[in-house]
Amino acid sequence: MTSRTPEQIAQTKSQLLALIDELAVVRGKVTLSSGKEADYYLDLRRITLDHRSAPLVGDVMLDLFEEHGLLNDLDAAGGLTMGADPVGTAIMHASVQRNTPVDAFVVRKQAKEHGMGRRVEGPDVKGKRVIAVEDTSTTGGSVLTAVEALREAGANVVAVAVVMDRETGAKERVEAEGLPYLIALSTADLGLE
Ligand SMILES: O=P(O)(O)OC[C@H]1O[C@H](OP(=O)(O)OP(=O)(O)O)[C@H](O)[C@@H]1O
Ligand SMILES: O=C(O)c1cc(=O)[nH]c(=O)[nH]1
Repeated sequence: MTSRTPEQIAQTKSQLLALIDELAVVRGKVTLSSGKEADYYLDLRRITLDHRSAPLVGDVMLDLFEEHGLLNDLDAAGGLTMGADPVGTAIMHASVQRNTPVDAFVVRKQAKEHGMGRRVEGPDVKGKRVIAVEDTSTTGGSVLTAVEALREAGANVVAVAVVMDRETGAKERVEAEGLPYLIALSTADLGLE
């Protein structure tokens, strides 16, 4: 268990939100991963790969897991490459700082065709309690691809967790698969629709 106070938790969240607003919101017509069009883009790689915000991402996600009672017996977190990759490693590094170690993994879009031929890279997830994470979700299609690959690899997926949800159907799709959908921040927190 950690001893983060509600004030610390709220402060980390608001610092991360301010950095997302400043660095990651790109306004204008854009085509999304799903092929849909949108009026803005969240380039969260500008957050998860920035030395100021990456540690905040780890803390905010661990606070979220703890709030939902999922941190104590969690083995690993990660998701579909590549947006989820630095989220998984931020969680791993922050977990070591808190003395609640969590491994990371990367789900490849396709299994590697040489070497070990693995789809899920990192310490073996078979029989492990894992959370599938995302930087952002729109339809939830990417994170559900990760969930499917994790289940095929024998992992026990206990939840999906997203740094910033766009409120465009991912929650409903993930919950329809029987998984809790946890969000740290939402585009509504930025006044985006
Ligand atoms: O909920 P969805 O509709 O699946 O959209 C969200 C996905 O889109 C982005 O990744 P992208 O597909 O652009 O690929 P990348 O991570 O390889 O850059 C983002 O990192 C999520 O993975
Ligand atoms: O749906 C997507 O592809 C998407 C939306 C968004 O805001 N940010 C992102 O990285 N991907």
